[in-house]
Amino acid sequence: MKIAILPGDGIGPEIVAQAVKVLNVLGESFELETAPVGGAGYAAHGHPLPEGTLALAKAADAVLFGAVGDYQYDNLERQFRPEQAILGLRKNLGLFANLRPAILYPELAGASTLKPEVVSGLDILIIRELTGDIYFGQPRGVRECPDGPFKGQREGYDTMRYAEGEIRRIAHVAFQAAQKRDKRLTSVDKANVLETFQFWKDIVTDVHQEYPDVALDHMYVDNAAMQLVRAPKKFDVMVTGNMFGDILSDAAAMLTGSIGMLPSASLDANNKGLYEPSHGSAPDIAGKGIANPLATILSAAMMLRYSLNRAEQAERIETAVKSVLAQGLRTADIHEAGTTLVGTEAMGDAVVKALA
Ligand SMILES: NC(=O)c1ccc[n+]([C@@H]2O[C@H](COP(=O)([O-])OP(=O)(O)OC[C@H]3O[C@@H](n4cnc5c(N)ncnc54)[C@H](O)[C@@H]3O)[C@@H](O)[C@H]2O)c1
Ligand SMILES: CC(C)[C@H](C(=O)O)[C@@H](O)C(=O)O
Ligand SMILES: [Mg+2]
Repeated sequence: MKIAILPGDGIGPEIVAQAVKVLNVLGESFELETAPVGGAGYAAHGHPLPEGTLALAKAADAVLFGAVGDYQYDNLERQFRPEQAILGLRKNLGLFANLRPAILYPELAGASTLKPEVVSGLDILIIRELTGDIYFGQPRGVRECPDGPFKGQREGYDTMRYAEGEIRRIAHVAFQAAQKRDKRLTSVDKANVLETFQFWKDIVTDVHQEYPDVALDHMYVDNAAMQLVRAPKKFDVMVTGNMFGDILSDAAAMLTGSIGMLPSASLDANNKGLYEPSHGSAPDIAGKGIANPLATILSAAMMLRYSLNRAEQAERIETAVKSVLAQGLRTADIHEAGTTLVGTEAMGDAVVKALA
């Protein structure tokens, strides 16, 4: 089985190296092939998603992705910016279903900025639609404002849109995920203001008829953001659009102690997928050897479970991660008094050791 390894920028190469170490000691005969992406793709081939990288990702059985983005590329024309690489991969590979599980490991209850009693035992799943919404809607751009008090000035605009089929397929993913868990689904929308999300709500409600065993409720996104920090354990599965899901999953990350703990799977209709931590390239800490590699290692575990049919290996990795946390090892982002501060490599090595 072939795995495309796309480390990307910033802390991407540092954290992906740890996940690769873990994959290499599982005793499987995976073929790993690495290619540049993001700013690294632009530097090597003049494009954030070089043709060869896209071809590799398409040919592979799964993709392990680090992160893309660097301040030095922020002024490039948009099509050349590193972030276009991950958006292009999602679109080209049809990865419409993004699963972001927010689980609080008991040892990290004190690392969360929320009170331990609010987050202990947390286990929620955010399902984010990943190839539609205002992220991809056309038209978009900067033009002359056609009317109103600012007529004649320049205005920026984007288009929020969701086709019925796009909503139906992500709703099915969400109801089926809920069936395997506590059978509760919260659909997050902004139906009180946006046509797109009234339509979203109507379609999710319609799909619900096929899943009578799942309890569905609807929540406005602003309230959902508030409830996530007020009483996050009340949620089981949340499903929402691309932009709301981006924001809510970063908020949920802090419930787990750090954004360095939140893995993700981005899946197509046949469970082919790309696996990446939910965080970015963290240019502020890149090259310092202090980034938390656990979200990436846990993303590799999700890859084994969802795309490579190796659930037992996924569990081995998850157990190894629990074991290093139980040993008291912590990177800086989750460090507390009484625990042992380690760097990125030492954390990766500890997971490898715990697998033995
Ligand atoms: N999927 C992706 O590739 C992806 C996701 C988000 C952001 N980005 C890009 O990353 C760049 C930086 O964005 P940002 O600063 O808004 O978000 P970020 O997630 O990179 O960083 C936010 C904060 O979290 C910290 N952090 C992130 N990951 C960490 C880890 N593993 N261990 C310890 N601390 C960690 C960072 O140091 C920073 O303080 C931008 O170019 C952005 O577009 C890429
Ligand atoms: C880098 C960016 C395009 C990306 C997104 O907005 O989807 C990131 O924030 C994420 O959450 O994966
Ligand atoms: Mg994000």
